[in-house]
Amino acid sequence: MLNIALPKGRLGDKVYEMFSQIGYDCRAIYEDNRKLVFENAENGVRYLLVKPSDVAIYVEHGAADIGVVGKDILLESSPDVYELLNLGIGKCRVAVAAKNGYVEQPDRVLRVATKYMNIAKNYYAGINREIEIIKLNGSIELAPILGLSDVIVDIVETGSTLKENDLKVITDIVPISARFIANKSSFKFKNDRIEEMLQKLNALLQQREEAKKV
Ligand SMILES: Nc1ncnc2c1ncn2[C@@H]1O[C@H](COP(=O)(O)OP(=O)(O)OP(=O)(O)O)[C@@H](O)[C@H]1O
Ligand SMILES: O=P(O)(O)OC[C@H]1O[C@H](OP(=O)(O)OP(=O)(O)O)[C@H](O)[C@@H]1O
Repeated sequence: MLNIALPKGRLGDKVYEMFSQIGYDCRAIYEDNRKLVFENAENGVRYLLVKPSDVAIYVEHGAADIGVVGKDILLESSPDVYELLNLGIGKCRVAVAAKNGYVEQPDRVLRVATKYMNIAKNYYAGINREIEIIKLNGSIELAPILGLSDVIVDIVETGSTLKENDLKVITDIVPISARFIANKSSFKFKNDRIEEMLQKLNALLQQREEAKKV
């Protein structure tokens, strides 16, 4: 069996569709919404449904052979896995944002609220800016509204969360999309199976590119 860690939630829906299109049917996942393990005996795969931020942990430790995870998580936690393919879904960016009208005071330590501590630290180290990090786990946009922080470092997709909370992007840090990853020893010992999936995913991406041109 090839164990595949798939993210639950918004990214999951896009991934299940892609996998189904390459012949790895995942529709059963929608039939029982409390089950976390789904077997597709025909394809010899077992899907493990995990929190998006945990996918790389399962893959790094070999509990899953392969998985799909946002680049944001890879940048944040630098897991020891192979990043095999950019799937071009779950597109967004990590950006710095602040309240509309915010003016930075360069002589003060900048208070940054984020769940991406390492991405934020690396970004500000790169521009030599001293910061204090306030680690949050969600609803990051609240922090500058309440004066808990000066800025936030968070995911922006459409920008509507920022807009609805009277915030704006100050700087884009890095573009994000979902990546197909593999455990290093699984890649060696289950190489044929993983390469087969990789080829099919690559072919699907090519088809999608061609379809865009028409
Ligand atoms: N608004 C968004 N638009 C597009 N992609 C997003 C957006 N927010 C997050 N993502 C991408 O999808 C992945 C999963 O995000 P999602 O919001 O479903 O989970 P999460 O709430 O961040 O994770 P967790 O449940 O572990 O806290 C992220 O790692 C990121 O790569
Ligand atoms: O630019 P937008 O299209 O508005 O998307 C951005 C929002 O999406 C994510 O939040 P999510 O829904 O995952 O909630 P949480 O991180 O606050 O839990 C992210 O943290 C932003 O808040």
